[in-house]
Amino acid sequence: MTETSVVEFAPAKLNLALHVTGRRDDGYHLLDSLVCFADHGDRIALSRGGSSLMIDGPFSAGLDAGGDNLCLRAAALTGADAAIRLTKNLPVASGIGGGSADAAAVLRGLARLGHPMPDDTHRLGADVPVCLRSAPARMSGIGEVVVPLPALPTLDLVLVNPGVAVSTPQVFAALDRRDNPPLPPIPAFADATALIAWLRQTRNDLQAPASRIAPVIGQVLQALTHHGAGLARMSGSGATCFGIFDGAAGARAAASDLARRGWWAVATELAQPQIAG
Ligand SMILES: C[C@@](CO)(OP(=O)(O)O)[C@H](O)COP(=O)(O)OP(=O)(O)OC[C@H]1O[C@@H](n2ccc(N)nc2=O)[C@H](O)[C@@H]1O
Ligand SMILES: Nc1ncnc2c1ncn2[C@@H]1O[C@H](COP(=O)(O)OP(=O)(O)O)[C@@H](O)[C@H]1O
Repeated sequence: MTETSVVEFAPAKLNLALHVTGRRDDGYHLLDSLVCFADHGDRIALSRGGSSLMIDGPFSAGLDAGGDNLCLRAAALTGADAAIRLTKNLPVASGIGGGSADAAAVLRGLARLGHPMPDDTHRLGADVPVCLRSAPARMSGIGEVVVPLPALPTLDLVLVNPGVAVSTPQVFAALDRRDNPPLPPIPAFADATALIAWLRQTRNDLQAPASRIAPVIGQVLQALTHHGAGLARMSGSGATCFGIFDGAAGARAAASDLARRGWWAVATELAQPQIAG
């Protein structure tokens, strides 16, 4: 029997590495990124009938529930009517793709309710195609080329956002170079140590321009390293940063210390894949 209501998890997207390799004539940048998903995210509940969006959760304030919301834009792309409830656990405009993850979760949920997946999901945002699968992938082009990767090793992560929203177009505009080399080949990683060693050969090219716009990003990265992260880096266009820790206990201790500074800080790990369909 077809379902009448469904719940979908919208996990935070992490760009473990992000190289900017060029710029198209329309101004969009060519990227090469190792993307994965954290086991922390928003929650989308969908029911058949009606056409509404209700938002609750710790980051609901200030997020408009009107037609521009990516949840409603995703529903409109399929032509479906649905009552949507979004529990917003992820900071907004923070480099972890919360809006894209929400749009992708709405599309996955609507597919379960019988509405076919559109093939132009990138129109909702460059990160939506990779968020549809919410599984490790190499993302290139402007975000529309998504090549699935084998599962990554278990990672103990801390995500930290210092509470400043940085504008994605402004960060891209502040890049010094747009012709950086692509990522080195991505091997199958035996363990977290091998992944960290590979990541050290890579960068997030958006980290330097974002840190100039919001210098607190540099403080977050230093604090993550000081609290024991084996690798600390910004995700996407910021300002959220992630640290990779050696064990869940160290990650939890670091997150609770960093939260005392008034920053959003959560200990998490990699998400189980959410395959669309
Ligand atoms: C930078 C990334 C990396 O994963 O992440 P976030 O910081 O957003 O999480 C994404 O490419 C962002 O994806 P998304 O947030 O969906 O971007 P969009 O809404 O499509 O684009 C916002 C703006 O960013 C710039 N943009 C975006 C993607 C891209 N490949 N080149 C760009 O130059 C453009 O100025 C565009 O108008
Ligand atoms: N459901 C949504 N969640 C978050 N942001 C949304 C949503 N719908 C629309 N937006 C808008 O999309 C922009 C990007 O948000 P978000 O995806 O959280 O950023 P990022 O990709 O940098 O993490 C924000 O400026 C926000 O106002």
